[in-house]
Amino acid sequence: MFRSVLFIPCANAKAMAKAATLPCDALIFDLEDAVGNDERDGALTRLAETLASDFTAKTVLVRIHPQYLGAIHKTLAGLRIDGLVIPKVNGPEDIRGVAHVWPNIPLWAMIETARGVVHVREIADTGVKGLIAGPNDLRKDLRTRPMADRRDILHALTQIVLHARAQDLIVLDGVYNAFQDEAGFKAECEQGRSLGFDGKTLIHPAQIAPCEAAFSPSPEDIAWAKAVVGAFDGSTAGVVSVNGEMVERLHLEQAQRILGVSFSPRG
Ligand SMILES: CC(C)(COP(=O)(O)OP(=O)(O)OC[C@H]1O[C@@H](n2cnc3c(N)ncnc32)[C@H](O)[C@@H]1OP(=O)(O)O)[C@@H](O)C(=O)NCCC(=O)NCCSC(=O)C[C@H](O)C(=O)O
Ligand SMILES: [Mg+2]
Repeated sequence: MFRSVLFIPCANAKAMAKAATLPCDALIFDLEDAVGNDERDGALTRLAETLASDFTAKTVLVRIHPQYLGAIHKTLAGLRIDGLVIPKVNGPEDIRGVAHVWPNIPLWAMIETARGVVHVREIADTGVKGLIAGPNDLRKDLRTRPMADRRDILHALTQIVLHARAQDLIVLDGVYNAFQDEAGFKAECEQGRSLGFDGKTLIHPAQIAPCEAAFSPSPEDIAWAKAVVGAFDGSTAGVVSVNGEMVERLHLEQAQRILGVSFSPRG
C-alpha cells in the first residue's frame, strides 16, 4: 500500500538514521532537491551504506537526480531498492533514458512541470508503476500563486489522477510544506483522497499518522461496505436498496475494495 510515502533527505544523517523506524507505508530517499550540490557525494555514500545494512523498512524508493544518474547507478545497483522516482518528467523520453541506464527496476514519474502535465498521457503509457504530483515545482513552472483548495493547480492534479487510473497506475498526491499546520494538512489529505489519489507524499514524520487516517477507510466507509456486501450476499440481483439508496454491482466492487484495504496488512 502507498498511503503514506515519506521523503527522507539523504543529506540529513539524523533523518536517515530514523528511516527504518518510521511507520509509513513507503520511503523515498531523496537525492534530488533535498540535497545541496556540495552534499551530493556524501548523501550518495550514506544512502548506499543505509541500504547495505540490515535495512528492514517496507517499500524503498529512491528519487534520483537525472544529471548524476551514472554515479547513482554505479553506487546503488544491486542494493535493495523497490523503485526509482524520476523528478521533473517532461515526456516519455525521460523515462526511457533512465530505463536504458537502469533496466528492470520499477520506475515512478513525478509530474511537476507544465510539459509533464501536457504529456502525462504518454508518460503514463510507458509502463511506469506510478505517478507522483509535485506541487512546488508545478507552481514554479506554471507561475501560479497558491489558492485555497489548490485551485491554482487543480487542473494538473486531476489530469494526473485521470491518466494514472486509465493505465491502472498508483497515484500519489504531492507534499504539504507547512508541516506544523495540522488542520491544513488534514484538509489537504481529505481533498487528495476525494480527488482519487491512493496516498500522499510527506516531508515530516508528524504527517504519517494523519495521512494514514485520511487514506484508510473511515468507520462510515466500512459500515457502508459491509452493508453493501451483505445486501448482495446470496442474491443474483443487479440492483438492490441499502439504507434507502440504490446500490448496483459496481458498488459491490467498490465495497470489496474498501474492505480489502481495511483488512490488508500494511506494507
Ligand atoms: C522540513 C524539515 C527541514 C524540518 O526539519 P526539522 O526542523 O529538523 O524538523 P523537526 O525538528 O520537527 O524534526 C523532528 C525530528 O524528525 C526528524 N525528521 C524531520 N524530517 C524528517 C524526515 N523527512 N525523515 C526522517 N526524519 C525526519 C528530524 O531529524 C528530527 O529528529 P531528532 O532531532 O532526532 O528528533 C525536514 O522535515 C525535512 O528535511 N523534510 C524532508 C525534506 C525533503 O525531503 N524535501 C524533498 C522532497 S519534497 C519535494 O521535493 C517536493 C516536490 O518535488 C515538489 O516539487 O513539490
Ligand atoms: Mg519537485
